[in-house]
Parts: sequence; structure tokens; C-alpha cells
Amino acid sequence: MSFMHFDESMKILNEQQIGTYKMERRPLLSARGYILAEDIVAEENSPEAPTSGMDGYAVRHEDLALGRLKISGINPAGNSELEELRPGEAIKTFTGSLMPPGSDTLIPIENVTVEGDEIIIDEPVPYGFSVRPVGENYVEGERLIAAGTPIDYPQIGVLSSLNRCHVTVYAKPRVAILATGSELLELGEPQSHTGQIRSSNNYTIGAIVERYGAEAIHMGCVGDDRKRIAAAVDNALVQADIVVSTGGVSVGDFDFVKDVVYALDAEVLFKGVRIKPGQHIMVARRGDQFIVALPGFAYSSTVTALLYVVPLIMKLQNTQNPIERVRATLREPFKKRSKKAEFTACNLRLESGEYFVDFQGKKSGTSAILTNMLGPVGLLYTSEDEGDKDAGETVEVLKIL
Ligand SMILES: Nc1nc2c(c(=O)[nH]1)N[C@H]1C(S)=C(S)[C@@H](COP(=O)(O)OP(=O)(O)OC[C@H]3O[C@@H](n4cnc5c(N)ncnc54)[C@H](O)[C@@H]3O)O[C@H]1N2
Ligand code: MOO
Repeated sequence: MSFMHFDESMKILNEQQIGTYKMERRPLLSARGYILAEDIVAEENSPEAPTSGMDGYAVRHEDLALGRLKISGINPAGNSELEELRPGEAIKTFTGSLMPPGSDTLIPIENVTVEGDEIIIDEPVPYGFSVRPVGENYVEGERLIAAGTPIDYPQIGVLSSLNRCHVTVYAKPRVAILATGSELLELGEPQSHTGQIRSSNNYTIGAIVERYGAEAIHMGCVGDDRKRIAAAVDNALVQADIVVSTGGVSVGDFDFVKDVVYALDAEVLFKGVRIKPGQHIMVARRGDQFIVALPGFAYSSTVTALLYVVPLIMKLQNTQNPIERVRATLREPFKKRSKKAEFTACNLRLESGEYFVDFQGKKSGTSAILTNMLGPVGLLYTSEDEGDKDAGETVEVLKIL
């Protein structure tokens, strides 16, 4: 199978349709970070009746011309028995109190002087002043939040104002992560020889998965053993919506992951994309489950997880990929290293509303260099048709942090 254009791989990914979305009812207090799976429509007006927006006196506007009004009552917020306002009178009314019937304007405390049981109008206000009209917040039938919206504090606030104790959300996709390689040591595992390296891929990807709102299931590290890898992938498929593996997808004698994925009862969507890093990536699908086999190098697996796993996490929740591409100005020249689409770690800084890119502190070498992801990192994207760039040129950068 020849390697595919990057755009084609993205198109295939985007075109995947989910058969049955997984949804759940969640208490509002534990819904933050989930994606809403229902449209939220106001069932009533808010406020339901004209409401005072300040502390002062409810009056008829035409009476302000009298210059002096009798205080006929007091109307605290939450009061259910509203007195009728009679001509020539004022009812003391507070922020959040309903306006008494017969009143149309709220004159604030600061605009009057109290003399015994009367107020003197020092500074009149316009008609309707400080009265919050019916439906100021929203009107009955108004769609306030669309399905597919991530739930954060603004949504929690509006949902609680609607007395929505529970909401329907998309279940967080479960992403099983498996690192493969006989050289790998788990966190804390003692090292016995220099041929061993610390596994970072599974931890990086676990953190990416959680950052983008999915649940990480850590399956640990498995050596380069076809049977053990196959068993681990089977085990992962029992639990997860997406199985992500790293390593074992290129051309080495011990690169068994690709064989294991081909042997699954799954449709291989693509294997091999003309990108740097990550060209050996493989994505397969079984029903509504996805298997994403990423290359082993730490920088490669990180970049390809951002490019391919994050959109799948979003797709399973019927929402958009949040990773934006922004336009930025190069502060220094960029040397294209290959004829593939490249994703190069850079520093991305916003200065006076414009993005700028430089490569200070970035090391060049293999895709093993994970420290290039530290700092104010972005991924400079250059397509396979593009070449070197000069300082001052505009480029596209994936905003990944
Ligand atoms: N003859 C060729 N050799 C290689 C090619 C090629 O086309 N022809 N492609 C290179 C590219 S590009 C990449 S990327 C790697 C990908 O290979 P694999 O996916 O099979 O990955 P491994 O060989 O298993 O590992 C590669 C590298 O990454 C280290 N590694 C693996 N797992 C982890 C982990 N969990 N945490 C940190 N580092 C990890 C591993 O030790 C290797 O150094 O193949 C190139 N070779
Ligand atoms: O494709 Mo490899 O991931 O370039 O280093």
C-alpha cells in the first residue's frame, strides 16, 4: 500500500460516521468537561415578570412630575404578595424584587430624599428605568445551548438557572493506550542494562487523551512479541472505544503491531501517510471502535496522537476538533527537511494580537526528541508541496497548547 497524502488521511478520518453515539444522563454538578448531547431550550421566560434591577422605589413614571410621592409599602425580593401601586405613591422595592402592579419605573435610592413617609424626587429617571423586562435573559422556546457544546462554567450557570438537575451528554470516549517495545521500562521500573529506555509515549498520550476530555485506560508496556501484543489489543478492544498503540509499525523484524492490526476483524482506513513525523501511522475501524497504531518515536507518537486521536475523541462525541490552525509570521528562516507534510515543533507567541514563530532552543535530529515539545510549543505545518521559508513569511501553525 503506497503512503497517502496527509489531506486524504484527514478526509477519510473526517468522513467516518458513528453508528450509535454513547450518551448518558449526568447530574449537572458532574457535567463539566462533557459535551452536551441535547439542545437546551428555555421552557419559560426569564425573568417571568418585570423585575427591579436596583434598590429604590417603584413608581409610575408620570408621577415623577409631582416632585413628592408617599411611600405606601415595602417590597423585598422574594415577596409573593405584591401590593398594587396607587397614583401619587411609591413602593420601596429592591434589586431582584418583582415590580408591583401599576408601577413602570424604578427610581434609585440615590435619586431621592426621604422625608418622613414621603420621597422627594431629586433627579428624575426615564420611563422604565431599571426595570428588567419579561424575557430579558431569554424567552420561552429560545434555543440557549446547542447539542455538541462543551460544558463549562457558562453552560453550568445557564443550565442551573433553568433548573436542569441532569443533562444528557456524550459519554467520554474510553481510550486504551498500549506502548510496545522490548526496550521499554515503565515509570519506576528498575533498569538492568543500557539497552532499556523509559517509556514516555503511553504517559504523554494518556495526558493528551485526558486534556481533550476522554478517559485514558493505561494498558502499560508490552514487549515485541506478536502473541502478547495481539492479546493486549484484544483486551483493550473489550474495554475501549479507541485503542492507541505506539511502536512496531515500521519495517523492522520486530515491528509486530501492524501485523496484529491487519489480522484483526477490522477495516484498515489507512497505513502510511506522507507526513513527518509519523509516516508509518495506521488507523483501523471495527464498528464504532477505532484502532490507531502510532509510530514509536516519542515526538512522532505525540504529534500523531494530536493529529489523529484527538479528532476521533471529538468525533465520538459528535463535536468539532478543537485544535486550531493559526497564521503566524516566521521570525527566522525555516528549512524543509523532506518532501512530506511536516509538523515541526516551534515556539508560538502571541504579540499585540499577532502570532510569531521561532525555533529558539529546538534541537534538530530524529523524532526521538520529545523535549522539543516543551515551552510555548506550536506545530508549524508545511504541506508536501511547500519548501523552505524565509523570515517574515506567513505560515500555518497548529495551536496545540
Ligand atoms: N529502515 C527503516 N527504518 C525506519 C523507518 C523506515 O521507514 N525504514 N522509519 C523510521 C520512522 S520515521 C519511525 S517513526 C520509526 C517508527 O518505528 P516503529 O513505529 O516501528 O517504532 P519502534 O521501532 O518500535 O520505535 C521507534 C523508536 O521509538 C522508541 N520508542 C518506542 N516506544 C517508546 C515509548 N513508549 N516511549 C519512548 N520511546 C519509545 C524506540 O525505542 C525506538 O527508538 O521507525 C524508523 N525506522
Ligand atoms: O515518521 Mo517517523 O515518525 O518521522 O520519525
